[in-house]
Amino acid sequence: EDGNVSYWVEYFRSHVNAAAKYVIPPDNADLVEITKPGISDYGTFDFIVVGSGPAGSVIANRLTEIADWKVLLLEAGGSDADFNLLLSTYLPAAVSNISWGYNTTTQKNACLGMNNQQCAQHAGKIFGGGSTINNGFYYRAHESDFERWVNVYGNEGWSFEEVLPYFKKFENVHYEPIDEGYHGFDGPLTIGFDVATPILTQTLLDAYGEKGYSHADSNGPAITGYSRVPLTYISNERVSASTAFLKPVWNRSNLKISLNSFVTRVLFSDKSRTATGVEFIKNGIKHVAKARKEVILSAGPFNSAQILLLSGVGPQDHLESLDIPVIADLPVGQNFQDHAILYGLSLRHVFNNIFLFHSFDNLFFQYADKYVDNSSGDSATDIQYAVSIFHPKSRGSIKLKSSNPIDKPLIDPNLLGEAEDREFLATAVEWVISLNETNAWKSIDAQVYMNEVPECKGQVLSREWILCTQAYWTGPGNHGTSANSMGKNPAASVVDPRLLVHGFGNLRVADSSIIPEAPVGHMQATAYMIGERAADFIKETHGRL
Ligand SMILES: Cc1cc2nc3c(=O)[nH]c(=O)nc-3n(C[C@H](O)[C@H](O)[C@H](O)COP(=O)(O)OP(=O)(O)OC[C@H]3O[C@@H](n4cnc5c(N)ncnc54)[C@H](O)[C@@H]3O)c2cc1C
Repeated sequence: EDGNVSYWVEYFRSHVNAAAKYVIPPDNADLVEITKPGISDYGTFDFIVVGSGPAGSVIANRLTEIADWKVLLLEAGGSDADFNLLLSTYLPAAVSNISWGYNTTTQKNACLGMNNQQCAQHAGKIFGGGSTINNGFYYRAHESDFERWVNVYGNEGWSFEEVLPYFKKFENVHYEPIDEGYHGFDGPLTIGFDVATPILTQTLLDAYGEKGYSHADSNGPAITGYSRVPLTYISNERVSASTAFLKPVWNRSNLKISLNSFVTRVLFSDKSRTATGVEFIKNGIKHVAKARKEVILSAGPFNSAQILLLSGVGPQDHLESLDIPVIADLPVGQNFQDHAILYGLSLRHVFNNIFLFHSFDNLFFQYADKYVDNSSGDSATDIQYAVSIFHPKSRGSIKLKSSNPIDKPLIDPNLLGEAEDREFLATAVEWVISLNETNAWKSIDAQVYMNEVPECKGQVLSREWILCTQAYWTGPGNHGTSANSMGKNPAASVVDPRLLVHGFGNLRVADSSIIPEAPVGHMQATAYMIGERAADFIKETHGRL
């Protein structure tokens, strides 16, 4: 109804305005400020789960199915709100206090168009983690990715046949997929297509058809082709880890959820490799919570590594350089990856408004105006192409700046670090530009342009020019993986195939950071599956599966 739309329009606008004024804090001072001295005892639990993102939420839900297990879920962020129910709000959400406000370190081969060659590296700091602020795209890693987890990294138990039942367990697919056997239909996480059909959809499909591609199920066996985007969403509302997995079990007496609780380290029994609990700061007070059985870190792509490093688990030389006593020498942070995404391609049309969507048009374009390059001099509006490398060869790192949790971690995705990635991206750019030759594009007078930068000379759209220009327009995909990669070999990985930190009997990492190498797809689907898998490992370990 009209009244309703104007409410949401105003609501959205107020967040956009707030984002424009928001100053990203340089550190975690607000989280670590102590106003009351001393250490408070928060009690003893069977399990402590750190982080309420897709992985942590599933784990807390599944473990509390066992009535005599007491579980504490600690989340540094606060509660979610109406605004988070809107999809496509990630830009204003990311530039606000519900995101961690991280940047990359200075990049050499990407982010060149950004101040100090540093890009924003977003991550949700809120109930539900990344799933509360992300775009809601639902794409699983491909079965060939899981075969590599087993065959290249020695992770027995993670073949596609073994993980598929775990995806299906939580999925509730609300559309007719091409192959039903690949999907679940009665889990808590609803997945559907947007009810509105943007006016360009048919033209896009025609263009891809002319290039030889056909309709594919992006979560099915054969994913090469085109498809509309499956979204974690129902009745125009976002479905997140917190709405699907935590709010429905909120009243379980054996589940304690503590928000605004920033975990600063894992505690170990003297000199042994047994985790006894965690230390965290909440409302200006330092607390200790104890775990009888296990501590599970699900603090996401960057922060599970940060917590391990602060706790003395990580590369010996790095920890010693910061005077952190070493509990275990493991390659924490060393294999970090992210999908590189190029944002510099725009689809333009000579007639005004042709690319506008049916609803919320003014709203979105008022916001987009600040970011969209209309320098072509006409009144055209642009649609942006995002071109991503799903299997980058480049690996970066996550390190600490100091031993003090006030400091944000140093995140280096090393985007396009390897020549092979740079060449691969340039080839993808050439492919997108070749769409200009399709009849579909020509029929609506649309053209893909690559936004120019003064630093790159030479003939526009030559291979050399693309290689130069793409470095200015490429940034992280917000799909961080592998900082605590899973593998058999402790010299090259952090957790074993059952997600136990190598050498530790009761400390696990279970989130997107254990993925051994960046896979196809977007990352939330695989993070939910990791949560399901971890919960069963834990139940099995303690004889309750
Ligand atoms: C802006 C953005 C857009 C994205 N778009 C998509 C998309 O469309 N589709 C998709 O599949 N993926 C997308 N992603 C990625 C996806 O959301 C993440 O890969 C996914 O959320 C990772 O899940 P996780 O459980 O590993 O960690 P997270 O979701 O990051 O959850 C970790 C949680 O731990 C909490 N935490 C961290 N440190 C501490 C601490 N010290 N103490 C207590 N709590 C802590 C965090 O606040 C957070 O709530 C996007 C990500 C972002 C940031």
